[in-house]
Amino acid sequence: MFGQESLLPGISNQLALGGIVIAIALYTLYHISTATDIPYIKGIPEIPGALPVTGHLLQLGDDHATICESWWRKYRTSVFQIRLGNTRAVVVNSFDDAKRMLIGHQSAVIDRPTLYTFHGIISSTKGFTIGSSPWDESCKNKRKAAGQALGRPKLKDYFDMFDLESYCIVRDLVRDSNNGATEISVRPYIQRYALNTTLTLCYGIRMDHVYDSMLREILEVGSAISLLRSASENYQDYIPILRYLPNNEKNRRSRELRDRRDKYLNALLDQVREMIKNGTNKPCISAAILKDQETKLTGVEVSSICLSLVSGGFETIPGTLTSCIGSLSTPEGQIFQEKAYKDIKRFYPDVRDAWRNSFQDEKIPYVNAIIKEAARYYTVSAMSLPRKTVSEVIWDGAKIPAKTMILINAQAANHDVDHFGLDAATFNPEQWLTSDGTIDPASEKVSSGIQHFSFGAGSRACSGQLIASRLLYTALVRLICSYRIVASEEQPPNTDYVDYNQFKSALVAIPRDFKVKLIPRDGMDNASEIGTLERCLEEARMRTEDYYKEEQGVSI
Ligand code: HEM
Repeated sequence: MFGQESLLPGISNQLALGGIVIAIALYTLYHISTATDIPYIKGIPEIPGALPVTGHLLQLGDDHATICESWWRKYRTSVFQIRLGNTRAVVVNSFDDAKRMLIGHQSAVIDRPTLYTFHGIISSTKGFTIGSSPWDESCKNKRKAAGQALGRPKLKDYFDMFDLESYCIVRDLVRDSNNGATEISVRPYIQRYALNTTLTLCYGIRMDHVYDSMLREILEVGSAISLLRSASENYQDYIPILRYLPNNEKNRRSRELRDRRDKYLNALLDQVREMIKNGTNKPCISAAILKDQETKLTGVEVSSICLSLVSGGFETIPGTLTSCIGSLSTPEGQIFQEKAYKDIKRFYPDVRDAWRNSFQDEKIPYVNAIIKEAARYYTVSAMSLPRKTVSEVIWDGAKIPAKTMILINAQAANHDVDHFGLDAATFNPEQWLTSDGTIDPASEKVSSGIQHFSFGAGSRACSGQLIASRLLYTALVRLICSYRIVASEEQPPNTDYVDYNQFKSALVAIPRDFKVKLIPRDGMDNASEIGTLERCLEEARMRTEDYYKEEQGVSI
């Protein structure tokens, strides 16, 4: 008896101890699995339902912008915090809050977060693109150099290039569609347009064939890297333990893409060096920097600037312009096309003048309205590029600490009914126009400074927006003057502002494929105009001939 009595308290003590150890272990496990870089921010609501380890990642799925927009509406708070694995992020959804965060706190949100896969593996050799660089002296220099190359005073230096590249779109559409007899997918022509523009700008190099192998390699690698930057495709950035899994496929793929990208970037720079040696180089950013011994930029910074410009435009412009053409080809869109054509003729009764001026100014209001609306409606970079605070942000009394990730839901802000009205989910260029068909500078939507958030805003806004607008304008004027664009019946465009995008997890939208029928406008209204397109093309060919003859391709 004595033995048993003395044993029982011993067992229960052990059990109690065991219980305590398990409780501590569970608590520690829970604590570790829910810990974040930045602790919970008091005063900013957190979306319920976060899980240990993954946080909100699983709930967010592939389409972060749409899910965050639905949380804004469900929980009636435009600004909230979420957990991406071990990273705390503040998400901003409404138009007014996005403006307040990006403009009102622009010095505080000037930084960008660094991610394990993109920064640690993919960018380990050629440096960070401007859009992914944390804010430091090097980023400042790179942003300044890009700002100079892409600023308004520089635009006139690129007129020949705009002329040539937009001529090539129409030239090849005429050829490949048998002047409208065959339905055609326009995206490849616009991809070449965007890529050739930035390649010329950076390296003085272009490719004439839509399916050039180098061109397709740049597009393929760039798109694959864009996927690896997205949170939903890359959990290891937010759940560090995944990085140590054996046979890590993400790391292998990242290294492979990095090597493929290095190969073409080196080939491009080598070609520029060779052209400088032979005296055949064209004026371009890399030649200017390579020749200028005084420059403060390092070799990696030069590569990084060029990489930023090439990757800045090659998906955003095709995403916006292709989807815009999709909307214009629908029965409602055809009415917008006719009005745009009429407006073009109001300024340039002779279509040849419209072609000649299309790259020199942007004065046709209806075309400008279409461009604004395409950028707003199809927010190709739905969650913009992530920001990070460098100093504390006081937000309605709450303190968002330095080093917090800030995510701007540009798609939600661009479709905010409180700002754009109840038809925010409709493609309507006319919302930017007054009743007399001009863009009203005094209207709230235009005068508020920010018209939409597709180019971001504030201290790290898109450096390429001026050139992007000009590229969209030139191509649209020439296309609308040449053809009535009509959606294919077999393969029509998807014009839903969310569902048009086939890869919702990618950083930049890739529109679903569609085809259009191109109906030549030549002589449609006036028999005397028969042959106008041919004359416009011939003039453009002659104007760009010299530029064209000297064109330099490159192979890898
Ligand atoms: C329709 C076309 C384009 C769209 C929708 C677009 C969109 C964006 C967005 C959303 C950002 C992030 C802004 C922010 O954080 O506030 C950005 C940054 C940037 N974009 Fe664009 N972009 C376009 C075209 C271009 C082009 C053509 C270039 C270069 C030739 C370019 C170069 C850049 C650069 C260098 C940055 C980084 C700015 C920084 O971090 O300081 N973009 N762009």
